[in-house]
Amino acid sequence: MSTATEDTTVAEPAAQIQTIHIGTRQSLLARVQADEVAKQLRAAWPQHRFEIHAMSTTGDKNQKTALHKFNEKSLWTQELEVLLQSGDLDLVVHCLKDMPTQLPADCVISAITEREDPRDAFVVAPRLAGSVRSLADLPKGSVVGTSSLRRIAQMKRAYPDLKFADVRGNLGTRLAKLDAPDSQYSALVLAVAGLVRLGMRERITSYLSKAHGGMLYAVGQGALAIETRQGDDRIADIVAKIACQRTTLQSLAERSLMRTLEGGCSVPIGVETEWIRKTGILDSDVGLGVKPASDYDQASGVALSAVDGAAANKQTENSTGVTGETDELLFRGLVISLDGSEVAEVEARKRILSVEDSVAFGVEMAKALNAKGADKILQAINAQSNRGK
Ligand SMILES: NCc1[nH]cc(CCC(=O)O)c1CC(=O)O
Repeated sequence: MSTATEDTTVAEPAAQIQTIHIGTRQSLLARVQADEVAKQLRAAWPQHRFEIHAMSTTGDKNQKTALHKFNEKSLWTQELEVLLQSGDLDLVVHCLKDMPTQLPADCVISAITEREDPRDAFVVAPRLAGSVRSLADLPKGSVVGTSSLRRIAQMKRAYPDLKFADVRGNLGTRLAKLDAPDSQYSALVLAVAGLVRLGMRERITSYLSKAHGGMLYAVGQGALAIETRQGDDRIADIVAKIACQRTTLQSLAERSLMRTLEGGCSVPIGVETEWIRKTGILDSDVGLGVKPASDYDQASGVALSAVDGAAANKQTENSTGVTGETDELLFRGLVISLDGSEVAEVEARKRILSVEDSVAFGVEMAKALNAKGADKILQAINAQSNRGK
């Protein structure tokens, strides 16, 4: 090391080196996700220290009860939010999919990072790997493992001869249950994002979508959200650097639809959103993901707080048009009855240049769904689950 470098280090006042405390759940997937975010933050802010603190939450501790039986929408997030509010943590990394649409009063989503593939994956048991490539290939009566009402309802509609069974536990546990020689499951349906982040892409037999298997994904699936304290501008500025504007606009439109329908993660709402460039080519057709995080500007972060926090922020001016001026968002939405017999489906394309555009698009799509009977489907589901209490 040269003397000059050493001099620079010594000259830097200690007060400028900040330690930022990142909270996450304790599961392997959660820790990998927090590592990913910490890595991006360290690259963007080499002068700061980022420390990860992993803890288990109510959702982690209850592996036996099917997820939809919990009333708490904040199952995965609450304990971490308490530590955020007390100042023990500066930011918390979550799967956006697990975040309720209404956050505690003093917590906000300050950034959403670049989305992983949002689709669901079809993963077949090893004993069927040679013969079964898709849901349609499964013999009558085969059991598909998933605890998601959204996935079950869509599969019941498209594949009425299949059976479904709960499968809980972390990703490794679920795959071990599928792989057991005497397994009751022929296949599982899991989020692609989780498998990819854990280095298990090779377990994916095929990718599900509207076009393949008639499966729309969950709101926010595949995206990571960074939650911070409302009004903590220092941390908001730090995380704004790793936000991805295209993912943000896309997933806020999805969350706006869900918020308008008042459906939590336990109701069967499916979405599919894709950017269409001015040439008419879908991003996915050319393998182009999303805009680089550095293109995201602070105004969007501020507007984000207004959207996801309880108190509206004073600065809600539009973010700059980081998506191309003529880029359109293709948005598909679906609400389905638990048995798959009734469905409301909509599809639209719209120019989206700001958070306000995204939120308005989500509201519009929700209204279109209600016009097609989504409200009646959701009312019936709510009446049913209230009777069960
Ligand atoms: N409900 C659990 C959950 N929350 C987020 C993911 C996957 C990762 C993501 O969507 O970012 C999963 C697992 C799954 O659905 O298979």
